[in-house]
Amino acid sequence: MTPVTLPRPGAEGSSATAAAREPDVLCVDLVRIFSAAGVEVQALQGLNLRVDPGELVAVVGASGSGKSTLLTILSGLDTPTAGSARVAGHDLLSMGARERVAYRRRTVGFVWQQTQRNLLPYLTAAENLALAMEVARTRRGAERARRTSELLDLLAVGDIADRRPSELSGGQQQRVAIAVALANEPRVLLADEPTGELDEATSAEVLEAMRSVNEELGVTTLIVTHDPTVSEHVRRTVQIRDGRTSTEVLRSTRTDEHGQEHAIAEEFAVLDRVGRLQLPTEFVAALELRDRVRLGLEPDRIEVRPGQDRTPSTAAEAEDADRSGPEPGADSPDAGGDGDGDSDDATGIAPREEDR
Ligand SMILES: Nc1ncnc2c1ncn2[C@@H]1O[C@H](COP(=O)(O)OP(=O)(O)OP(=O)(O)O)[C@@H](O)[C@H]1O
Repeated sequence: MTPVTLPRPGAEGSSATAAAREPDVLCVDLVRIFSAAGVEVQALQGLNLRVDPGELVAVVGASGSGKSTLLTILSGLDTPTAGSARVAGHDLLSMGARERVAYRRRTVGFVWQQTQRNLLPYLTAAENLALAMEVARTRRGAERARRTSELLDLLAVGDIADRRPSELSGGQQQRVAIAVALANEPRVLLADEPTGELDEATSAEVLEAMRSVNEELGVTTLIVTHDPTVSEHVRRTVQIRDGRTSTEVLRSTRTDEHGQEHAIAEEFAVLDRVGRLQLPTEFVAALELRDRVRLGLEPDRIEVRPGQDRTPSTAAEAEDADRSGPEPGADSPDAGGDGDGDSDDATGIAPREEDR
């Protein structure tokens, strides 16, 4: 295999290095509302997402959660209704037509689920790459041929450079598609369901190929997918629910006292800039949380308790509750506090005794 000497994005000089410190993708309170036949659909409802230069991030979520809407916006094909979205220094809301064309040609690369959207059927793998470089006006002559073979080798498809897409397996087609997406030397690689039409084993190979491209070239990569196995291949998986980022899974490896490496996956809820977070559905269901919850501030955590059973709805019920006193083991309104009777409720959401 040819040694890989491809340049890493953002490695060109001091100003580029300074720019590289900014996130490559930054979405703040991103909203996208579609109107169809008089009905409004809020596909994105204040989504926040930050992806740093060189990161590989998977975005997962149920059907209809807003994944494709997000990717379509990041790829410059659609504009958000409100909020802000910046990719590699480009403001996607205010970008004019000319900047948008340049952005799509040179700043971002795309891999879509369907081969016909990634590759021209009548061109060979190598010709598809050459065409992408022609369109982006990057590299010429021998330089172009050298980059073509380096990229195809990097994706382990160097030996099928002269084949057309119909002569390739699904996995090979997606590897060539990744090479084509990288041909314009993008800062950010965006992939929408790149393994959607592949079997499990081939999906794993393609995801590993994306991981190695990310490591070798340092290209910031965002993969949107249904594939539940994706989190095994990336360090960070962001879950979207109802048009917002809700949880993240971070994977890391730890070495035990016997020198053995263990993969560790930890799930976190995402806290936005103004302190909002989404509770996991199963937690909400387990405690039958609805409408209102009680929050309590402990020295090292915040408690969320059901609100509905403890709020008497009538004066008579309130009197009953007062007479019977607190349930055995139930927390007082000062739960978790210092016992001085002052509310430790920094949120102001849990009512104090005298407010009842
Ligand atoms: N052009 C459109 N016009 C009207 N509604 C739309 C449009 N595009 C998306 N939506 C709606 O926005 C919501 C989010 O759709 P989106 O395609 O982003 O979800 P998704 O998570 O990618 O789903 P899937 O995994 O099924 O592709 C859905 O309710 C969808 O019906």
